Formats: sequence, C-alpha cells, structure tokens
Amino acid sequence: MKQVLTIAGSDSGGGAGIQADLKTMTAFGVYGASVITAVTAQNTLGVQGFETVSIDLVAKQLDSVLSDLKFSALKTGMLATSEIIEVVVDKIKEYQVDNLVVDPVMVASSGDILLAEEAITTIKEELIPIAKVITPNLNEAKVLTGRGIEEEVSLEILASELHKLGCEYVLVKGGHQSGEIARDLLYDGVDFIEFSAERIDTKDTHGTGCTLSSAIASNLALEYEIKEAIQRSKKYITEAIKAGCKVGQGNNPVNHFADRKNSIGDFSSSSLKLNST
Ligand SMILES: Nc1ncnc2c1ncn2[C@@H]1O[C@H](COP(=O)(O)OP(=O)(O)OP(=O)(O)O)[C@@H](O)[C@H]1O
Ligand SMILES: Cc1ncc(CO)c(N)n1
Repeated sequence: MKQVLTIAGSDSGGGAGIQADLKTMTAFGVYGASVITAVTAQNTLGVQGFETVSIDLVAKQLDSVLSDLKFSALKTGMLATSEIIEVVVDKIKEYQVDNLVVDPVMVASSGDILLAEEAITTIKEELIPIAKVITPNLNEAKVLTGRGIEEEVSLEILASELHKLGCEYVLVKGGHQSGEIARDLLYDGVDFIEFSAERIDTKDTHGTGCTLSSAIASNLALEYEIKEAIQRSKKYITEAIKAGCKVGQGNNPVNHFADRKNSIGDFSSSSLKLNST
C-alpha cells in the first residue's frame, strides 16, 4: 500500500487539517500517517485557540515516521512558525522524500490566523524551493507575492511570479473568486493549464484546501502524473463540496463519502460472516 505523510495542524472539529488529510487519503486508498505541528481548538464556527507543538516533539515525530515508513508523497499544511518550517525542511532533505505538496496555510476559512507573519519569508525561501507543487489560494498567492489582499491581479500573473520561487509547479486556486466556475490554474514554468468545475452555491467549504492538497499528494503517490493527479483531486473536491456534511452550526466541512452508496459503507450482514457464541 502506498504511504503518504501529512505534516499539519489538528482541527478538533474534524473538518480541516490533519483530520481532513487522513480522511482524504483513506478515500483514495493510500495509507496516511501524520506529524502534528499544532493543536487547534476549532469547530465549524471558527478557531477558539491553538498551541504549537514543541520543536523537539515535531522533530521526534518526523524521525519516528520517516525512519520507519516509506512515503511516496507528503503534504504540508498548517506549520504555524518559522522554527517548525525549518525543522520540517531539514528532515525532508535528510530523508530525501519526493513529491512534496505544499499548501501554504495562513488563515482558516473563518478568518483566524494560523501562521506567524515572519514565517511567510521562511515558506518562500526554504519550503517552496523543495516543493513539487504548491497550492495557494488567491489570498495566500497575493501575500506570497508581496501584494495586498485587495489588489486585483490575475491567476496567471500570480502563478508565474510564484513559480520563480523555485517549485516545480504552482496551482493557484480560484475557490474564493466569484462567478459560475471554480477555476484553478496550474503553471509549470511554460504552460498554463486550467482545472475548472461548476461553482457550488454553499458556505460549507471548511477544509477544501486541506482536502485538495491531500488528494493531490495521494494521487502522486499512486503514480499519476501531476495533471492527472490534479484532475482526479478536483473531481473529488467538487463532489465532496456538493455532498456537504451538515455536522455543525457554522461553515460545515466537505463530505468524504460523496461517492459511496451510503455513509457507513457495505457492512450489511450478508457481506459479513459473524460467529455467534
Ligand atoms: N463553492 C465552490 N464550488 C466549487 N469548488 C470550490 C468552491 N469553493 C472552493 N472550491 C474549490 O475547492 C478547492 C480548494 O480551494 P479554496 O480556494 O477553497 O482553498 P482554500 O482557501 O485553501 O481552502 P480552506 O478554506 O480550506 O483554507 C479548489 O479546487 C477550489 O476551486
Ligand atoms: C488545522 C487547520 N489547518 C488548516 C486549516 C485551513 O482550512 C484549518 N482551518 N485548520
């Protein structure tokens, strides 16, 4: 079984972060392991608080999994501080893991800040250059290119400027744009490739970014080339948003059972032989 690692924060509400990542990996049939960088107290209404995990314990988690399991891909999500980014970069280099998907998480969908401001430079200078693909949303792409959030700029310009930071591919997500189409743009340094799907009219998009980046990492691990990996992930996220998961009172998460017949799978008695005593 292919193995994929997520290095990210925990979302107690289960909709984003590590929890979304592991659910997505399971849905794609890969084995998911996790290194937790921060623990958030979070639900569908927002982030009520968070604490980062000590650098020592982040390093220990990385050594534990990287020295034992064999990862075909990994993704990073919430990294919170420069110090955490630095230890993550060191360990990825030390253990030479390929297929790094960087989701440069800065702010939760609720608007709560998840990354220290000074860490933006560390992401740009140390993490992005070792990434196969980075997956910023519109605002993250603007921040990473030194722009203000209000500035009008095309996905094309953002993608080409970000590519200069040294990653192999840039996928700028247009989820937060308006219009009938949810359009994401991939740039490889030469060509732009569009991934478009119908925009679903919903506020329940908690965890969309985490889910998309984990789906891409899973599909890279399954040896799909980048365009196919993104195409499959875009289909997954679109269906997962459409199906939704009405679990809380705020912005609800996506549904990882979207393409299953029912939400508990086939555990009917006819498919199981039970020994009664
Ligand atoms: N309402 C929507 N309908 C269809 N697709 C959407 C919608 N909102 C987001 N997407 C898609 O979901 C994926 C994630 O994009 P988005 O821009 O929401 O990421 P994000 O802001 O990083 O997510 P998060 O809110 O988890 O931080 C993209 O493929 C985007 O096009
Ligand atoms: C832990 C965590 N990571 C990422 C996001 C971005 O959606 C979030 N809300 N929470």
